[in-house]
Amino acid sequence: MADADGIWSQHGGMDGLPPSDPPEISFGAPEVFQVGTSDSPASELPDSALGYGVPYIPDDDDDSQEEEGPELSPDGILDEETVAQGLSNLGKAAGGTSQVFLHLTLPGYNLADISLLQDYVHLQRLEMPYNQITDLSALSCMTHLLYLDVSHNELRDLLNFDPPINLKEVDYSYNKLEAIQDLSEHTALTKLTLDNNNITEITGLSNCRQLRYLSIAHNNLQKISGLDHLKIKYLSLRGNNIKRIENLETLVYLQVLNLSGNAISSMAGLEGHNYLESVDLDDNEVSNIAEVQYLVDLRLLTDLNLMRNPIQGLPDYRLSILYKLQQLSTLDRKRAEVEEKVQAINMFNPPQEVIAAQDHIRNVVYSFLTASRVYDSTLPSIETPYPMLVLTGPQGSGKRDLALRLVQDFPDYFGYGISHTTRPPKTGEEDNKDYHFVSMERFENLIRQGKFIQTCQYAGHLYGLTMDAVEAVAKEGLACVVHMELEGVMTLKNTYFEPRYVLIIPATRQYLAERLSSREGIHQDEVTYNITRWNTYVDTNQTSPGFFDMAIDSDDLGQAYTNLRKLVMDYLGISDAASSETSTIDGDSRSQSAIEAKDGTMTGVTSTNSATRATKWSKPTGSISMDMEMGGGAARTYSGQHRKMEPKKTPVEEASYARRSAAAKAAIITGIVPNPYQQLMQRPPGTAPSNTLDQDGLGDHDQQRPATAPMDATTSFLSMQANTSQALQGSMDSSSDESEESASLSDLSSARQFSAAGSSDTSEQGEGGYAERVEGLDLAALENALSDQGSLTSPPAAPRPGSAGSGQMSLPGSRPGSAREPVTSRPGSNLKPVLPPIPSYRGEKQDKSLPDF
Ligand SMILES: Nc1ncnc2c1ncn2[C@@H]1O[C@H](COP(=O)(O)OP(=O)(O)OP(=O)(O)O)[C@@H](O)[C@H]1O
Repeated sequence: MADADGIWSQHGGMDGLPPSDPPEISFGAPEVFQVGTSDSPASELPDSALGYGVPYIPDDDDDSQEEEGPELSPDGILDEETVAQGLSNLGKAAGGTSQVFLHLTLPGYNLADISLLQDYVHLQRLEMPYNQITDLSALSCMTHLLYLDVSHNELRDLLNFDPPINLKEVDYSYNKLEAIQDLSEHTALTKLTLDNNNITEITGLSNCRQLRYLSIAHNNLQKISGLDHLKIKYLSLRGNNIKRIENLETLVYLQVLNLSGNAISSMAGLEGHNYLESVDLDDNEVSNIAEVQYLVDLRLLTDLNLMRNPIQGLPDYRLSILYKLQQLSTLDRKRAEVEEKVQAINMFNPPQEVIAAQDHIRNVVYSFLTASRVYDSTLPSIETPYPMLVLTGPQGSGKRDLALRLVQDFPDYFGYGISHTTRPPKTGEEDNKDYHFVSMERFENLIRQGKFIQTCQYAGHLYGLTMDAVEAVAKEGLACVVHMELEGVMTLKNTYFEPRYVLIIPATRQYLAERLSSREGIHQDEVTYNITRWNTYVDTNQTSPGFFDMAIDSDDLGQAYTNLRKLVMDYLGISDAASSETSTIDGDSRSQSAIEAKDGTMTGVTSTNSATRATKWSKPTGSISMDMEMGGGAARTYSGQHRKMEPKKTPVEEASYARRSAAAKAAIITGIVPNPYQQLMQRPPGTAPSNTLDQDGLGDHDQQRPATAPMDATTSFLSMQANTSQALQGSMDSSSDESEESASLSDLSSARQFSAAGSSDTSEQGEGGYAERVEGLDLAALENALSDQGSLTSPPAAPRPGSAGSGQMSLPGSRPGSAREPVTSRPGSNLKPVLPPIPSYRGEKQDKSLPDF
């Protein structure tokens, strides 16, 4: 079969057998030599014996060799029989005229002398791991050798034989190398494994231009060097004593880098390796999360291992890394899940929507933890109990001025919603008028007491709108006008409030910059910051059509107010000479055009909102019923105002109204509609003090108001369905922080209290109950009085959810656009308003502070 050169006669004969003592080779069975069969001796070796790192350790229990025959090469000198066992892969010789064995595998024979191999010139693959070889000069004849594995031997020199010109892969791991000899002549070398030697410096590789894989793991390297301009893709230097990642700048093709088990503390040096896919720094000394900066721009990096580094002990380590390196699919050998990345983003740079949702959740949860309270102004509708107009825009856009001006102009319609803030008052600002100026501690207390419906941080200060601030306006039958930043709007959009949002924004950044710069004491950084905010508003308007109900150009505040006023009047259905000419959206359209004209980037404002304007703001003029005119939503929003426009009620009527209100609340809350008699037998509710604002505008805590709902219905809701509507939030007012805080901690006890009260007969409710059994009213007298007043178009039968309203108030469940009795005139045209006077300070304040438009 094979001759001394490993040549297989083309005639299939046995001529040319090795000269000395040719063994009776049993591998002569024809099928053994079929090229490509898996029956070759090599295929019976474990994979580890074929190289790639994992050492082949002969199994002591494996005595198959002994069973198969006499010991091969017993004295460490390679003999023909051993060679014959290891030959495989019959193929054409390089000359193409003869068949030769291309592979020889001789693992674990304790070979020390392999000089016999000098005649096997055709071998292309030679594997001799786990021997005692010290000299490879016999391989000089193997000019066709492509693959050489001499791992686990006693070699001290690397490739110290005449180089086979095509040698591609070499494994010298687990030898005794102390240096890398010059491999300049091995120009075809693509893979070199030198693990577990005693190499102290990387040398001799500079001409290995084809080298793609280099592993010098577990040596004595102190630094990375000698690799310049190599086109290495895989580099492993693990288990050395390297302290810095250096001299890798020119390895631009690097894809996999294993530097585990070194003493590296910084990842500097990895930047710029744009092809890097995997970095293993396991068991190093990286301790600073900022080191990740060197990897941020490596867009192909999907696998990072920082296990056993001090950095792993940092709080939120994993999320920090995943936040900064969102391209990773594996971190520390653990798959980086999408959920983790989302969590990381929400933790370190939450989108506005997430901040708003978190703010909303916090406010709601804290409000649940306080004893519940029913607000009078929840009456009109459970869906939109508080009519509200929100002016939003970047700081300096003029929204506060416009809000104040609106309140001054429409005192019968609008009240100013006073926010809380932790920022100190500016010159001319007054506490409880411009803001409720509170300390950080107080603000946080209010948060914990569930007072806020919305909070946000802006320019280092906290701002927030309390339920009481809205309530203070709403209980006067007015719509609340507030101004706030975009973050506040985001939170409000999560609540059950359905305000109208008007974006007040200068058409150009320059205008905003000039306006802010002209303010006293403003820092340039603030101006710059607000310019970026301008972009945020514009982007929001462009990317979220309908997010704002309207946008008004505030380059010219006077014109802006004119437009806003027209808009509001049109919306409210109020006509006057000034408004008639711009009955719908024309005025605003002009301002939008101005925005477009001044800055091309603002086109989104116009296009986005034009549709919104048409659907939400345009109201037909004429004698259309209120419901129809307001398109449902408007009716809901301004139902409080609508209610206030009714004629003055008699005391009897007030009593009836209050009872029906209570019943309506109960019906909204519980879905149970008490029968008319039961309703009429309830005691009329006490009247809330007209102004219950305390220092913080949170109501007069000393004056507890009885709830207006009958206890038997309301309390069951409070204990059971507190989460159905934040409209029913809040505590029975407490008189101090302490009592408010203790109330917030006593949700369970208060729930029990409500529950207990609710389960008992109302007549037995004493202290702590919110309704007492009182003498009933004269039903007949009441009905007469009501019909005389004509304030009700139908008898005060039991208010049923969804039933048609009277026009005086919305019955629970009656939805906008449902079959209500139409009101045939505009509010205010034939009715006598009974609005409380606008607090004097507003007028004074505005007179003083409003700019001369
Ligand atoms: N409750 C709130 N939620 C969110 N933002 C608020 C709230 N109250 C006020 N803001 C906004 O915070 C920003 C800073 O308010 P501040 O009163 O400190 O500045 P300003 O210069 O008076 O603002 P502007 O000139 O726009 O009225 C303003 O844009 C304001 O509208």
